[in-house]
Order: sequence, then structure tokens, then C-alpha cells
Amino acid sequence: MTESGSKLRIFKILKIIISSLLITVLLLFTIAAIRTLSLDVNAGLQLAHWEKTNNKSLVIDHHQREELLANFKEAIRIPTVSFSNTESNTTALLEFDRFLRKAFPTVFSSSLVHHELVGNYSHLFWVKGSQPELVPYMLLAHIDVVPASESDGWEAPPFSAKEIDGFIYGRGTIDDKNSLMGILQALEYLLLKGYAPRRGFYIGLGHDEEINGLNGAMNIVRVLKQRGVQLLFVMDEGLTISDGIIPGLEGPAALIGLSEKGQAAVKLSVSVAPGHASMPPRETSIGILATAVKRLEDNPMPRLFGYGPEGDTFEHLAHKFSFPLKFIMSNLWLFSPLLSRILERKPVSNAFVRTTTAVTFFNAGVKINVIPSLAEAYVNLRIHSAQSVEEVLDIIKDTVGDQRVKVELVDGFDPLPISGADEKAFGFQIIKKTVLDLFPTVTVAPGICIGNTDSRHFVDLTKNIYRFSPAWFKPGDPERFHGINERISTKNYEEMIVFYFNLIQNCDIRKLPEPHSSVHEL
Ligand SMILES: CC/C=C\C/C=C\C/C=C\C/C=C\C/C=C\C/C=C\CCC(=O)O
Ligand SMILES: N[C@@H](Cc1ccccc1)C(=O)O
Ligand SMILES: [Zn+2]
Ligand SMILES: [Zn+2]
Repeated sequence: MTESGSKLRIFKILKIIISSLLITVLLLFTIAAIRTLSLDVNAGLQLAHWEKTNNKSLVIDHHQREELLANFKEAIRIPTVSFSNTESNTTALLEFDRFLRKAFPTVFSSSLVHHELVGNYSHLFWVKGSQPELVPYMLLAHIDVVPASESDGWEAPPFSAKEIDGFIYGRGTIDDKNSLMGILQALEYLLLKGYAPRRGFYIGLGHDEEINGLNGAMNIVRVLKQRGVQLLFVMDEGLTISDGIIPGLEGPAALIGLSEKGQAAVKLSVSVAPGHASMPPRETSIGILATAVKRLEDNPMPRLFGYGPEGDTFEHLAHKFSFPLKFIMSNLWLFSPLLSRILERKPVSNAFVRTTTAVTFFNAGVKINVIPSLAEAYVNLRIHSAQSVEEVLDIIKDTVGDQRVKVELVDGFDPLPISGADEKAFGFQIIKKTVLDLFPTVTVAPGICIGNTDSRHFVDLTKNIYRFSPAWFKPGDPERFHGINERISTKNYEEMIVFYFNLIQNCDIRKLPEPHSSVHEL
């Protein structure tokens, strides 16, 4: 073959490659465009078709406002702190019990409500329904809070419940005394108005959620199991209404947690022979361990965005993004690698992208002139829905890549199962309707809860666990969670009461409306 002939062939091959690449790209974009346009915005539910119920409405007057705010502030002032796995403020927990009975006299005296203490400080309420054939549901919240010290930079003392510019400051104002007090205050008002539910429900208030719920939530579950209870759904704290937090999203979004991340506590340890500091070995246990920790921080777990339910979040929200973003959000199958790289830049959105790795303890050394025989570190991993404890442990061992570093799993659990979010998912649809009635401008979407909640202990009682509370989060607010200046606006706290007041009544429908034959709005 001549030189020009072979050039021609190469040119032809190149042409074929380029045009097939172009066709592929064109095809991908056409599919993406069709998906963008055919997005089912309302996921099938037409509010007008809901069974008619005569819901009572809650109009809060001046006197009630003073009373409900005084109750909430008193709850914040009781320092129900869980300090460590073994240490709680039991004096405060006892005081909280007395306070609840005083603040909600109707709840504690109504013949419709059965109350009991579980695990000494946790509370279980059963509110009897008039129609026992309707499967009950359960609302959860927790009494305990994480520690807080004013010297970290609080604008008001963390157990003062001081009001500044319409916000109440204090530990527990968003985690989780807002839900706890909101639920009980709503029930108090419902009972005072003569309400009697058709569908019975439970309320569970754990006292040790921040230290794993071993005595609170787990004992509540044990009691319910003994009684053969099955639940239609469980609703607990978790995701919130976020406004201006998701990059590029126009308007507020209520994310309802269908699942929560798994968790692993991993211990790294290096053990060597001790010796005199005057003749050190080339590497000490501390140096070896420090290298291992650095490797873990330098090599984050793989991006898995789009492989778990977080993909659904964006598909539901896609229509609320402006055009180029709308196109990207409705086609995560194509763009998730790109979106992952944007989301991983901030700690809060990075948590949705991957299993996170946090080194939380590092201990070694006994004396200035002794080569330490032992160095230990603990790593807290929050596991993405598309991974398991075992997979994460294997990756850690590979990344550390040093036989001298012992890697042990202390405890852990896999990511939680994914609850339903379709037209037939009672809990999801009730929460969605209640949010939309109260906040018509909010877009409701399924999400994944990045923290762990007491609800994870309820998997044997129901397949449908939702993690949501109608607290409004604006930029800067996620950092208040376990951080400084935790606060809620008085307006938002009132909205929370109204939300639970309506939610309880909405649960009285016997069944959800028939799904609309899913009409796609083209
Ligand atoms: C893909 C997501 C992109 C951006 C982030 C969007 C929304 C996130 C909004 C709020 C998340 C912030 C705080 C919630 C974190 C954990 C709370 C969950 C459980 C708390 C359990 C507890 O500590 O008691
Ligand atoms: N709510 C806690 C639950 C927890 C307690 C103790 C250890 C780890 C986790 C969290 O997600 O952080
Ligand atoms: Zn909490
Ligand atoms: Zn917490």
C-alpha cells in the first residue's frame, strides 16, 4: 500500500470513530432531554382526591403563644446531657419527667392516653384509636442532648433558652426538643379540643439517643415486640426543610429520610516493644499510626453519589433547578460523577456523596523518656447506602497497607433499609401532604439521613421509617447541629406544633387515595 493510501485509511477510521462518538453523545443527550421533559413532578398524588375528614384547625392565640413558648424554654433549660457512653445527667432526666407531667396535664390525665416509663427515663405513650382495625403508627423524639459549653462561642448560654431577635438559643432547640415538645404540645391541644383519633398511635421519647439508644429506644422496641405490635410507619428526627442549602436549587425543599447511613467504629493500633528514649528505633508506634491515619485522610472512600437513594432526591427536585442544572439533575445516570465533584467540596454535601471517615480519638505515650509500646486511634465511619461495614473495613485495611497496624471493627451496622416513597407509602404520603398543606411553596423529596437516629432500632416493627422534622434550615444552620448557637425561631417552633397537630389528624384516613394513573406532564 502507498503512503498516501494508508493515510487515507487512517483518516477514514478516524472519521468513523469521531462520527460514532458524536452520534453516541447526541443519543445520550437526546435520552437525557427526554428524561428531563418527562419528569413526573408530583409523583402521582393529587391532593384533591383525599378522603374528606373534618380536621380541627389550630389557631394559636396570644395566651397559647406565651404558654407554649414558656413550656419550650423550660424544656431547653433542663440540661439532659448524655456525656459519654456510660454517663448521663440522671438528675436532669428525672426533672424532665416531672416537667412533662406539669407542662402537659391533659396528655397525662386523658383516658385516651396510656403512659409508661421505660428504661427508667424514657417515655412510651399509647393513644387509643376508635377503630382498632386501623394499624397504628409511631412518632419518636429524644430527650437527651449532646454537651455544650458557652466558652466555645455561644451568643447566649446553651441552657438559657434566651430569645434573641425572634430565635430561641440553646442545646436541644433543633436536636431534638423541638420535635419532642412539638409532638406533646400538639397532642395536648388536640385533646383539649375534644379530639379522639380513629387510628391509634404511639409516641416514644428516648433518653439516650445520643449514646446509641441502648436503654431507651431498644427497651421501647422490646416492650412493643412483647405485645406483638406492628407499626404502619415510624417518624423520627432527621432531615429538615432546607432553604438555600442545596447548590442551585430554587426555593425550599423538604427532604424526608427514607434511610440512614450505616456506621462503623474502627480501632487502629500499633504495638511495639517499649524502650529507652535515648536509643529510639527508626519508627515509633506513634509515627507508624500517624502515617496510617494520614493515609486514611488523604484517600477518602470512593464517590458513590447516585448509587443510593440520594439519586432520587435530585430527580424529584430537578424541576426546581434552572435550565442547565435541571438537565444535569434529571440525568444522574450520566452526570453523577460531575455532580459528586461539586458536592464533595462542602462537608455537609460531601456526606451525601460517600462513606465519610472521621478520626475521633488518638492516644499514645506514657512518659517523656519511654518509647511507647502502644498507640491507638479510633475512626468513625458513616457508611453510604451502597456499601456495607465489611466492604468499608476491607478498604481501610488496603488503604492503611501496613501489617504493623492492627485494624479492628469495634462495632457497626450496615446502612438501613430504604422505606417506600411511592403512591402507596402511607407514612411518606401523609408527611408529604402535611408539609404541602402548611408550606405550599416547599418541594417534597425523598432523601437519606446522614446522622443516626433512634428509629434504626425499629426495623422489626415496620418496613417504613421516615426521618423528618419541619425545622427550617438556612445557610449556616447545619453547623449548629451539635455545634454552637443551636437555635430555632419562635415562628418555626409554632409551625412545628401545627405540623404535628395536622399530621396526627391526617393519619386518620383509612387508606390513601387511589393512585392517579401516572400521567406524565410533557
Ligand atoms: C445532596 C445534599 C446537598 C446538600 C445538603 C442538603 C441538605 C442537608 C440539610 C441538612 C442536614 C443537616 C443536618 C442534619 C444532620 C444530621 C441529622 C440527623 C440525625 C441527627 C441525629 C442526632 O444527632 O440526634
Ligand atoms: N445521633 C448520633 C447517634 C450516635 C451515638 C453514639 C455514637 C454514634 C452515633 C449520631 O448520629 O451521631
Ligand atoms: Zn437527635
Ligand atoms: Zn444529636
